Amino acid sequence: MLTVTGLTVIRGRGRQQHCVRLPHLELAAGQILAVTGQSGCGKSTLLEALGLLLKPEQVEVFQLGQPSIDLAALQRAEKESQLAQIRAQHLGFVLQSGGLLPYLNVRDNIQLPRRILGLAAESERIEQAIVTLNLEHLLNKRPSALSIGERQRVACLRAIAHEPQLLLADEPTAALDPHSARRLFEVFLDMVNALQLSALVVSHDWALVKSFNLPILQAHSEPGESTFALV
Ligand SMILES: Nc1ncnc2c1ncn2[C@@H]1O[C@H](COP(=O)(O)OP(=O)(O)OP(=O)(O)O)[C@@H](O)[C@H]1O
Repeated sequence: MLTVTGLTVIRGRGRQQHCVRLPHLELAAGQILAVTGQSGCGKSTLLEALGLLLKPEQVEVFQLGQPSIDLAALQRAEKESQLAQIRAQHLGFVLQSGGLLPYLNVRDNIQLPRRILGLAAESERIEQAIVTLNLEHLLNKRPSALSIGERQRVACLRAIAHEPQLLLADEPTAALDPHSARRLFEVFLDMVNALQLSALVVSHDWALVKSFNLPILQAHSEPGESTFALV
């Protein structure tokens, strides 16, 4: 469960400044939203702000979970170590860069967030997702030995391995063929449903988003400013 009201994030300065606004968003547990908008409108910026990687200029309500954690209050009080702990425990990220650790093999990369949190490394759900995403034959390989699409599938699985409350995925299917992209969305939907997490997934793939009938958070852009709203 995620509730955000009156969020403003500012990127850059002067004439380069870009202001990203999210007037209101309520995302229930078990709900997945697609985030769309033209290049440069602030989709990654929005995800970074919701992922506690960027401090917003302003936010009235910013709550996560049930019972809810008041993230806005923690940000106002600059409780950085608590925010870092929440990020590690409750948030899962798929960044555009992938971000796998090069010196760990695929299995260790997937299990790392669980180990950091002291959870059992093995999980039946994750083993099932490894099969669905056709990653079994890659488990002992290092990321450098994988294709970009394979790395992306591993990064997606790692993002949900520790069963976060909120999944933030930035174009997770960009490097995938249509079949793999579908499988990945299916895994996300299964996980979102099984774990009752909330998810925001940036995607340019309209056909894919529509075929899963996902609600859409779209940016309306003007020069120097974008506002995100459900359509
Ligand atoms: N680190 C930064 N410092 C200053 N400005 C930035 C920074 N990162 C992004 N911006 C600017 O903020 C605006 C939003 O960028 P952002 O990357 O969030 O857009 P996006 O919608 O994710 O774009 P794309 O679809 O091309 O990935 C752009 O004008 C961009 O130039």
